[in-house]
Amino acid sequence: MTILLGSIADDYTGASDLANTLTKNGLRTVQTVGIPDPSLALPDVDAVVVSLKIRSVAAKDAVAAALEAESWLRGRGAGHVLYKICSTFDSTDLGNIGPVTEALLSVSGGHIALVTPAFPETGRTVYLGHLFVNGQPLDESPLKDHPLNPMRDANLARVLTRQSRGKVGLIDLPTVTDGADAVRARLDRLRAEGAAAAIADAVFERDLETLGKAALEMPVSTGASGLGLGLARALLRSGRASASDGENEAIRPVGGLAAVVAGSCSAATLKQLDAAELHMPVLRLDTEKLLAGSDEISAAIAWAGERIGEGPVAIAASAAPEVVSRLQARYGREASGHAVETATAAIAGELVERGVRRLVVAGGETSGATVDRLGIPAFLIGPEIAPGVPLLRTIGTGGNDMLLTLKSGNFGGEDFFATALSMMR
Ligand SMILES: Nc1ncnc2c1ncn2[C@@H]1O[C@H](COP(=O)(O)OP(=O)(O)O)[C@@H](O)[C@H]1O
Ligand SMILES: O=C(O)[C@@H](O)C(=O)COP(=O)(O)O
Repeated sequence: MTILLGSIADDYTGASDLANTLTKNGLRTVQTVGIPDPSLALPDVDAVVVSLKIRSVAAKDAVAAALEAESWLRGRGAGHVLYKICSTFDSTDLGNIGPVTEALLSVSGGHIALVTPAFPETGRTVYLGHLFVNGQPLDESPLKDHPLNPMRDANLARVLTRQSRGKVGLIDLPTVTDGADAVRARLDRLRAEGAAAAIADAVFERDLETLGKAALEMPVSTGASGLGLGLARALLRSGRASASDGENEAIRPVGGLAAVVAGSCSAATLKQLDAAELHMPVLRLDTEKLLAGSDEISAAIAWAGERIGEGPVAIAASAAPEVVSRLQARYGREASGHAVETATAAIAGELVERGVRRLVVAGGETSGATVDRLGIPAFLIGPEIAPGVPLLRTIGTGGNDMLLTLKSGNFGGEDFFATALSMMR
């Protein structure tokens, strides 16, 4: 298999979001979970998105894992590697967007990386280096209260500088509007001035097409699905890939029971859970008890066992910012996040043992913990359920295929869970 575009995603929902965008834009794409075992038969594809769970780990671990994935992707022909980050730039001052981007540059002979989280289809735009989420500056959006990486600064050049060794420049909207040659010239100038990364403005898809064209000529770039769109369209226009309609093996029914497991505390997920209560049983976990070591997991499985024969059920750790803060004050931010992820993944694992074959998971870290627990090696990309969220079918699960949906916390409309479950048969 020779691939044209490689991507390393810093979480699993982000990987499926990017794989969805690449598929929609004509590239045959597969999503792997980590570096696949050589025995795993992957389909013939144009793009591979390697899902890693490195958004919230120590920077040195994130760098080591990303470099291993980079080497695997280059070994299969990838001429360009996109480091897929969150469209809301989820990270802390300790990393990992800066350290991973710089490490990928240093092994690939690149000198400067174009960086943009813009993804207009989901309301993420960048202007003068500032990120807006559905029209609100990042630091005024619900992301200011993210449990693991509260985003309190909308100025991305500043955010990235705090986590980088090199300087960070700006490719402003007027330059992007002038086209790919102007972007290249700006990148050259910034590089000559000693910058290792440049935040690129983008408000419309046409801006991302320009950025994709410029980025494709460099070995590495960093961005969200919007940049993936630009790279995919640039590959097709260059004639290096030919459009595939992505006809889909992924949607074949699998039957079995269906469930939702949620660990995202994002505003969109909280609304979706409220809406789900109108049409399916929803269990809200008591996370204080969960962390205090009481038998909340067995109780949740027993609760599900009494209902799931009648139709899908949902189990959620998700809670409002004040509840999350209380738990964090007691156990620490990372420890409580990790403990809740482990518990939600254990619940998902038990549900699958009891016959669930169609599973919706809400939350990036939550999805990572769950997919790892289930030992799924890779996914085929099915139809889009909502912008940024495709239906996924497992590969390499020994004929015991499952349908999954890994929903980024902030994606999807209020009726997302009902819509997803109706598409998963
Ligand atoms: N009630 C809670 N209290 C504290 N942390 C929680 C709670 N519920 C979920 N979490 C944690 O919050 C984090 C949410 O992150 P994630 O799953 O990536 O969601 P998102 O996609 O919204 O970013 C996870 O680490 C999860 O375990
Ligand atoms: O780019 C995005 O917004 C998503 O693909 C993504 O990475 C979201 O991460 P989570 O909200 O942690 O799921």
